[in-house]
Formats: sequence, structure tokens, C-alpha cells
Amino acid sequence: MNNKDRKITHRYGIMGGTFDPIHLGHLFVAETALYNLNLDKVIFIPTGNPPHKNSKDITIAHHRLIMTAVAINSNPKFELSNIEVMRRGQSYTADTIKQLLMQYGENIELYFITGTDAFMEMSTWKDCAYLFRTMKTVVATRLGYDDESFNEKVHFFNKKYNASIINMSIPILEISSSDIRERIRQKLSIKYLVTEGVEKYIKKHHLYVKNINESL
Ligand SMILES: Nc1ncnc2c1ncn2[C@@H]1O[C@H](COP(=O)(O)OP(=O)(O)OP(=O)(O)O)[C@@H](O)[C@H]1O
Ligand SMILES: O=C(O)c1ccc[n+]([C@@H]2O[C@H](COP(=O)([O-])O)[C@@H](O)[C@H]2O)c1
Repeated sequence: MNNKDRKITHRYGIMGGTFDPIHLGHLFVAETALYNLNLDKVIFIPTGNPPHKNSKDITIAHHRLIMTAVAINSNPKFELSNIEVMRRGQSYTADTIKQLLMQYGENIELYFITGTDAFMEMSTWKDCAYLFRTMKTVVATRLGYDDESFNEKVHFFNKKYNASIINMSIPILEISSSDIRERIRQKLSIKYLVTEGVEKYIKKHHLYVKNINESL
């Protein structure tokens, strides 16, 4: 169907990530997109095999999926999807978007929510022309990227792919999953960086205590 002929009935945010573990940065970014863009819901999609990360260094999908379910449980507009975890092979976003459009129909508008770090790498993603054609990209400010390089990237994607990019300025939250994992290894507190439920789950299952490669 021609884009012009589409009658948009719903707007869904897609929050894709390794979520190893999911933290308050992810939740705040998703909530801000939901609110600012008046989305109907945000679907959290933990990756099965993230294409740009070494899968040997990543916690098994089962734990990442449950932590995501626990973290979003209290928000009725947040939803969990296991489509990438269930799919074989690398978890490419293009395959996910195709699957979602088939599932929901063409009258859905998808807003892919991402931080600046992931956004800056999008030209290396599989079928990125398809991605920019079929979804809107919402970019949340993350530490370490100056306005000039960000604006250059936006300009490049706009020109080359006619992309629709929404710059979502948020207070910078210096929270990352890698920092949380490191804090656990160093026996430091992660309280207020993740939800209480996620903190309990991590403790109960002794996650991140050792470097994954050490425990093999
Ligand atoms: N603090 C944050 N502020 C804005 N965006 C974030 C933040 N943390 C993660 N994101 C975004 O959420 C998505 C999923 O991120 P991911 O699960 O890889 O978390 P991460 O904290 O970046 O993990 P790691 O430190 O292991 O690389 C990415 O688009 C990333 O840019
Ligand atoms: O499709 C791709 O080629 C691709 C390459 C790198 C990252 N992604 C997606 O970007 C999102 C954030 O990835 P990450 O590795 O920062 O957690 C997540 O949904 C990944 O599946 C997608």
C-alpha cells in the first residue's frame, strides 16, 4: 500500500535492546516517548542474538526476558514481546519490523526508540533503507555524542533514505547495563539504577557476579 493511502489507526513504540539487565534509563526513555509522542503503547523486545554484540558475553535470553517482564509489569502501556528471542539466528531489526507489520497490519505506525549510541550506527544495520522507509526513529539523548555529529547523521539519513527522525531530548541519564554489571562484580549497590523487582531477580539468580567467560 502506498504510504499516502494508509490510514493510521495506532502508534506503537518499539524499544529494542539487549537489556542485560534492563535499567531505569530504558524505562525512562520508553515512558518519555510514550508521553511525548502520544503512543498507544511501547513494546519491549529483548534481542535473541544481538548482531553487534558477542553472544558469548550476553546473559541467556530467558533471564533477560523475565527481567524485562518484571521491570515493565506496573505500566499498563508497556508490553513485552519475545519475537526476537524465539527467532533463530541473528536478531535483525528489519526482520522484527516486517513481522510486526504483518502481525498488526499496515495501519499501524511504528516508532523505533533508541539512544544516540545505537542510532549513530544505524547505517551498518541490515536493510537500513527498509527500516527508515517503514518506521519512524526516535532518538533519546545519551552521553558522549555532540550535537554536531548527531545533526550530521540526521542530515545524512534524511537525505539518503528520506528518514523520519525524531530527536527526543531527555535529561542525560548516565546509566548503562555494562556499568550495572561492573558494579555487581565490584559488590557495589545497584539500588535505584534498576527496579526493585529486577534487583531481587538478579540477586536470586546470582547474575553478573562473575564475568560470563570466567564462569564457563
Ligand atoms: N541511559 C540511557 N539513555 C538513553 N538511551 C539508553 C540508555 N541506556 C540504554 N539506552 C538505549 O536503549 C537501547 C538498548 O540498550 P542496551 O540494552 O544495549 O543497554 P545499554 O545500557 O546500552 O547496554 P550496554 O552497556 O551493555 O551496552 C539502545 O538503543 C540504547 O541506546
Ligand atoms: O538490525 C540490525 O542490524 C541491528 C544492529 C545492531 C542493533 N540492532 C538493534 O538495536 C537495538 C539496540 O541494540 P543494543 O545492541 O544496543 O542493545 C536492539 O533492538 C538491536 O536488535 C539492530
